[in-house]
Amino acid sequence: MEKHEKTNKMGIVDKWLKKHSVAYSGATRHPFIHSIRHGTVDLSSFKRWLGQDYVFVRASVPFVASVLLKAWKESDDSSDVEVILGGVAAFNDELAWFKKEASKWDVSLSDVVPLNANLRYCSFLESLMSSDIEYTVAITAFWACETVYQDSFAHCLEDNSNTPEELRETCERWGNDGFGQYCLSLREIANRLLDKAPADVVSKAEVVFLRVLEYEVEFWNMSHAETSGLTL
Ligand SMILES: Cc1ncc(CO)c(N)n1
Repeated sequence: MEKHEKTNKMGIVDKWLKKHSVAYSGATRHPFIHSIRHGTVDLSSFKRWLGQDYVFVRASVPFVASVLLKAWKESDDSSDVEVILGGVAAFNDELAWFKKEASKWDVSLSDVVPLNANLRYCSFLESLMSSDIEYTVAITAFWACETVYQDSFAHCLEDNSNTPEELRETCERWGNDGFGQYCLSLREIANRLLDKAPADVVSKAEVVFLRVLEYEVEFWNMSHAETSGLTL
């Protein structure tokens, strides 16, 4: 009975997704994602996103490693470490994929200059690496970051979408079911920890969740940055 109640119970993160559904849709249904889904995407925007995201993914490796370290030190459930380790392990393949994809599109990754929105997001993640940041807060940020990509790209793969063939592989990278399952595992961890966390930590995690959504919107916005918009 208790178990049954537990599976039916709405987690804190699920409540936030409802409460902040406008902000969440802003991050997961951005015009850039719509343009991929409608097949109207401007390829220079796609290339700009690709180069910027390569820089971001590289910069997020130490952040994810810090979440792994927090899980190892603080978690009451050893399966957390395995879930996060899965995320760490995926980076190798992901970075190799970026290199392959960049050469397909003639994007020179060594010449990518990170734009300000990217730098700001990376330093936000760096601030969450501090040992003062609770594991609960850090895993919430990590869950949100991965979930925005999962939800956005899965949207481009839905039956009624018109995603160009040459962009499907990109969408599948984050929109595939395995990545979806991984995001659900992160969500369960976040819900379990938030359930036990003191109120101030829950509030901090909610703020961090909302900030991730804002940074994600700014990140997508970079895709349509013109040269004159380098300050974005
Ligand atoms: C900006 C951004 N957010 C989330 C992800 C998912 O890892 C990514 N690759 N890039």
